[in-house]
Order: sequence, then C-alpha cells, then structure tokens
Amino acid sequence: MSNPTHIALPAPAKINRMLHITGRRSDGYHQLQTLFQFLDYGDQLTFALRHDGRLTLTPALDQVALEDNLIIRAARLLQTQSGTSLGCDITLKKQLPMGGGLGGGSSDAATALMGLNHLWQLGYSAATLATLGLTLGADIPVFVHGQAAWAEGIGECLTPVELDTPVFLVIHPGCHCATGAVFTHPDLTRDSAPINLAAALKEGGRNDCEAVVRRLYPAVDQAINWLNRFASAHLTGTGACIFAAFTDMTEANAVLAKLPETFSGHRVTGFVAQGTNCSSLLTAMKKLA
Ligand SMILES: C[C@@](CO)(OP(=O)(O)O)[C@H](O)COP(=O)(O)OP(=O)(O)OC[C@H]1O[C@@H](n2ccc(N)nc2=O)[C@H](O)[C@@H]1O
Ligand SMILES: Nc1ncnc2c1ncn2[C@@H]1O[C@H](COP(=O)(O)OP(=O)(O)O)[C@@H](O)[C@H]1O
Repeated sequence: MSNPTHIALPAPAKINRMLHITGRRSDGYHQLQTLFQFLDYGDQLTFALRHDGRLTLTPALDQVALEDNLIIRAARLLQTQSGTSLGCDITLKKQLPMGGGLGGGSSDAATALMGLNHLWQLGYSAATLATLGLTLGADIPVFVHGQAAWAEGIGECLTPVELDTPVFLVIHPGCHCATGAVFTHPDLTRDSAPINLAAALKEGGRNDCEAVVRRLYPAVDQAINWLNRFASAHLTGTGACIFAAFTDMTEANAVLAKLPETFSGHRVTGFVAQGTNCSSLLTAMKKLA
C-alpha cells in the first residue's frame, strides 16, 4: 500500500431507485427496502496529514457547526477508536444540496472514514468502517462499501446488485426536507408488504415517502408534476430531490434546459449525471491500494 501525505477523494451522490417502508422499530427507526445506486456527481474532499492530532475542515458549511459536520464526527470517531495521534487538514468542495435525499452528508462521512483509514494507515476493513459509520447515520454503510445495493433493515443490511445504468436528470426543488420530519409524520405509509429483490427489480420504483413529502413541500409536488411531463419522476430518499431516467445525456440535457427557474417560490436547480453501480469512491480507493 502507498504511504501518501495528501489524498483527494470523491463523495458521490446516491439515489433511491425505489423505497418501501415495511415497519417501524421500537426505537422509532423505520424498516426499509430500498435500491441504492450512485451517481458520477458529488462532493470532493482532500486530506493532508498532520502529526499534531488536530482536525481542520475548510471551508465551513454555513448551516452546520464544525463539530456537527459529519466529516469531523467521522474523523473524531476514527481517532477515538484507533487511538492514533495523527490529525488532518480536510477541504470540502460541496456540490450536493443538503437535505436533498442524495446522501451528501453521509457520503462525505464515508469518504472521510475511507480516506483517513488510508492516510493514517489504520488498516480497518470496509466492514469495520461501515459498522463505525452506522453509528453516525443509516446511509453511511452503503457509501463505505460503494456498490449499488438492495438494502433492508434500517438501510444497513446490504446485498450488492447490478442495476441498469441510465443517465439521470436530478432536480432540486430548492426546499430542504428534514429526514426526521418525514419519518415522524403520522400519515407516512409504514406498512408496505415486504417483497423480495426480484420483485423490487421488476417494480416501477415507488417511494413510500412521496405522498407525505409532496403534501409538506409544494415545491417538490410541482417539480414532480413538471418532470412527469417528460419521463417518470421519482423522489430520492426523503426528498427534496427528484430524478428521472433518460437514455442519453443529450435527451436529459434537453429537458434540463427547459427547467423553470422556480417552483412554489423556491429557486430550482438541476444536473445530469450517469448512474453507476460501483461508486467513484470505490474506484478511487482501488487506485490508491
Ligand atoms: C431514508 C433515507 C434513504 O436513503 O433517506 P435520506 O436521508 O437519504 O433522504 C436514509 O436511509 C436516511 O439515512 P440518514 O440520513 O443517514 O438517516 P439518520 O441520520 O440515521 O436518521 C435521521 C432520522 O431519520 C429517521 N430514520 C432514519 C432512517 C431510518 N431507516 N428510519 C428512520 O426513522 C430517524 O428518526 C433519524 O433520527
Ligand atoms: N458534511 C455534511 N454535508 C451535508 N450535510 C451535513 C454534513 N454534515 C452534517 N450535515 C447535516 O446532515 C443533514 C442531512 O444532509 P444530507 O446528507 O446532505 O441530506 P440527505 O440525508 O437528505 O441526503 C444536513 O441538513 C446537515 O444538517
């Protein structure tokens, strides 16, 4: 294994191609069945080794205090777990919208776990890092493993899958959907019948959060109505982003060019990205090994 002092790694977005809620645990967490896939679009992190144990992160995120940032939380967890005396200067180029259902915070945390494990030469396996990551967020294990997956449990029981890899147009309707607010809503569907992977792959891609999210966030509702005019629109995670599959970049970019500036008073943005079954993080880690 190489012994670098500087590394740069991607933190890709994920989408939930479908998401069913089959129950609720006694601790309030929901049992899910979901298909995770990655996009070749996301944040970028760099890591520069420090020998004094300090951790820095620049630039700061406006809405997130440094000690709450999942990157710093992941780094501290790894320091505590390993007892290392090393530190790191971390930079973050944030592209993914926060609270967008694209898993940006979780992906940043997974990239921090993988990157620092390498930089600090800790030698933890992906399985150990995924277990550590799960204590910070339900979505972190899938980003650590970096393979498209059929997920059950609270999203941490992962079976790798090979999904079709279309081009996706992703639209962020400009509002922030709080995962906790969606999961505590009394009208949320929580009793979908469990299905198997074969049935999930055959199904059209329902998201059980969609009805509640559309009701709580009119901008999401309008964005789904608009995108449905061109292709089948789906919600990712607990929102706010929606996506649709296209056969090629030209077709997806043509629809993106028609995107209205606002939905329900919120400034709308969008991007086109390739779906991938192997995440850009996993590809980058293989090159470092
Ligand atoms: C449901 C998903 C699907 O990808 O939604 P998105 O966050 O991506 O939109 C994720 O699994 C979310 O994962 P993540 O965002 O890491 O969730 P966490 O930080 O662990 O939890 C945020 C809050 O959501 C609720 N929560 C989360 C996951 C889950 N399976 N059941 C829940 O009820 C809990 O109330 C928790 O307090
Ligand atoms: N590095 C980070 N990037 C984004 N959000 C973060 C980060 N660290 C902590 N958070 C917090 O996590 C929340 C969820 O962010 P994110 O993972 O982007 O959304 P989602 O889970 O909807 O995909 C944010 O609203 C923010 O408060």
